[in-house]
Amino acid sequence: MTEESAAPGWLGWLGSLGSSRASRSSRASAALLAASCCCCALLLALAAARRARFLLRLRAVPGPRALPVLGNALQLTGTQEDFFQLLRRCADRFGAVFCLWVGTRPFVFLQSAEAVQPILNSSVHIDKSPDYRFVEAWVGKGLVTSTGERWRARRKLLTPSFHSRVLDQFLQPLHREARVLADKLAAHCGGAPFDIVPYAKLAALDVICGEQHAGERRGAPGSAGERREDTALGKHVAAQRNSNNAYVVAIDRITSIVQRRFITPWLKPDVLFNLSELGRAQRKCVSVIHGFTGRVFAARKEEKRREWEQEQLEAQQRPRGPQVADKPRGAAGGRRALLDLLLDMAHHGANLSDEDIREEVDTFTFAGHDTTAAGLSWCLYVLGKHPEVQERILDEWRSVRSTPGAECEATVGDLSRLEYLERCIKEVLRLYPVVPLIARDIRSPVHLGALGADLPAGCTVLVNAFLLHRDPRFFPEPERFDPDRFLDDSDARRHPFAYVPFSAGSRNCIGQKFAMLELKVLLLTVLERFRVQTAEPNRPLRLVAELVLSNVGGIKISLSKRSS
Ligand code: HEM
Repeated sequence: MTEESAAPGWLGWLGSLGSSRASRSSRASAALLAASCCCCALLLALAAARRARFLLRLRAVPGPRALPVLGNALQLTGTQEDFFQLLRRCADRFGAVFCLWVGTRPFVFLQSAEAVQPILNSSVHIDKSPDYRFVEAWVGKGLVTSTGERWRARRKLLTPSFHSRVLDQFLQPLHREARVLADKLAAHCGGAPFDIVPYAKLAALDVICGEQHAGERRGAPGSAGERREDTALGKHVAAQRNSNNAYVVAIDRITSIVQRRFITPWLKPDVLFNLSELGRAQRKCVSVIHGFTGRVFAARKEEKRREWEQEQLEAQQRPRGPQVADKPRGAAGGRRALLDLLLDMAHHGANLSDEDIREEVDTFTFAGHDTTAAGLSWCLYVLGKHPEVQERILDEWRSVRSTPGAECEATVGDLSRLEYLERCIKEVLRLYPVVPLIARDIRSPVHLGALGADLPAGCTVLVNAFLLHRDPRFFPEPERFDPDRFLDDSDARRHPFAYVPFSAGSRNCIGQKFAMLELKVLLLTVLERFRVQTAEPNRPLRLVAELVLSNVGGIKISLSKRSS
C-alpha cells in the first residue's frame, strides 16, 4: 500500500468514523426535527380544533357578517358616535344578544335583563375585560382592576368604609364644594348656554379628594373636639378654585388619554402606546399623580403614627376592663378620610401594604369623579327640560328640611326623606346611564337562557345599559322621563336586572350610596340658586360611550336666578 493510498485509507477510516457519527447525529437531528414538527402540527391541530369549537359555539350568537381575520373591522371604522349608533342598529336587527368581531376577538353585547342576569349575578364571571389594564398605570391593581382572591379580599375589607354611618361624615365637605360649584356657576347666570361637564368634573374631584377647611373644623387641630371630615384622599386640591393645579390637570389629561386608548386600536398594544406621544404624556401624568398621592400618603402616615402612639399610651394608662376592648378601631383623632381608614386597617393587621393603600386611594379618585360628574350633568340636562320637576324637587326639600337656613345644609336624615328627588335621579340614570357599557371577560362557559346556548370561554361580554334601560317591557314609552317608574311597587314588579346604572351583583359599584348622596346635595344646591334650562332641548343628542356616557360638544344648559 502506498503512502498515498494508505493515507486516504487511514483518513477514510477516520472519515468514515466521522461520517457515520455525522450521519447518526444527522439522523438523530432529522428524527428530532420530525418529532418537533409532529408536536407543532399536533399543537396547531389542537389549537385549530379548539378555535373551530369556539367559533362553532359562537355561531349561535347572531351579528353582522364578519370577515376572516378582519372581523367587523370595516363596520367599525367610523367615529365613536357612529359606533354608538351601530350598537342601536344591531340591537334592533339581532335582538337581546349579538356579536361584533374586532379582528379575531369576539365582543358579545347584551341588552335584555334575561341575558344580563347570568353574567352580573355570577360570582364566577367577575373578571374585567382586558382593556381595563389601560388604567393600571394610574390605579394599579386596585378594586376596579383586580380580580380573583385579591379582589374578593379587598372588596370585603373596603365595604365597611361605605357604610351609611361613615358616609354621614362626608356631608360637610360635600356641602362646601356644592356651594363653591354654585358660586362658580353664578358667572353664567342670565348668560348664554354653556357646557356644564367641566364644572361638574372639578366639583366631583374636589368632593372625592376633599378635606374640611381649617376654618370649618370644630375645635383646634389635634384637640379632642376636632372632627375632620374628609373623603378619599383627605387632601383638599381646590380643583374648582384652581383648575390649573398640576394634580387636577394630570387627572383630567390621563382620563382623556385612557379614553383615547380604549377607542384607538393601534394604541392598544403596550409597545406602540409607550412609544407614542400619548404614552409619554401618560407617564408624565402618572408621575404627577403618584407624586402627589405619595406625598399626601407619607404625611398622613406620619400623623397617624403619632396618633397610634398616643392611643397606645392612653390605653396603657387606662384601667383594664371591657371598655378598653370596646374602643372602636380607627377612631383615633377623628380622621375619617378613606386614606385614614385604610391606614388604620393596615395598622390593626389587615393585609394592606403602603402600595396597596395608595392604589385604592387612586382607584376611588378614578372611579368616583368622572362618573358623578357625568351623573350631575345629565341630571341638570334632563331637569332643564322639566321646570315643573325642579319646582316639585324644591317643594319636597322645603317640606323635609330639618335645619332652617338660606342654603341647602341637608342632613343624611333629610336626604333619605327626599324620595321624589331620588326617583328623579334614578330616572335620569335610566335614560343616561353614566357607565353605558359594563365589560366582563368570560373565562368559563356560561349559559345564556336568552340565547338558548352557551357562550364559550374567551369572549368579552358587554352589558349595554343604555339599551337595557330602554326595554319597553319594563319601561313603557322608554324615552319619556317619568320618575314615578321608580315608585316602590313598580320597582318590585320589575326584573331585577332590568335596571343596572351601578351594575349589579357582587361586582356592583361600591360607592353608589355615596354617589346618590353627592348627587342629591349638588343638585339641591344648584336648584336652590338657579332655574335651569336645557339649551336646544329638542336637538338630538350625539351620544358616545367613552369611559362615561358623553355628548359630542358637551352638555349645554343655561341658568337664570331664582328669586325666592
Ligand atoms: C353616579 C355615580 C356613579 C355611577 C353611575 C357608578 C357606576 C359604577 C358601575 C356601573 C360600576 C361597575 C363597573 C364595571 O363593572 O365595569 C362601578 C364600580 C365601581 N365604582 Fe362606581 N359609580 C358611581 C360613583 C362612584 C363613586 C362616587 C365611587 C367612590 C367613591 C365609586 C367607586 C367604584 C368602585 C371602587 C368600583 C369598582 C367596584 C368593584 O369592582 O368591586 N363609584 N361604578
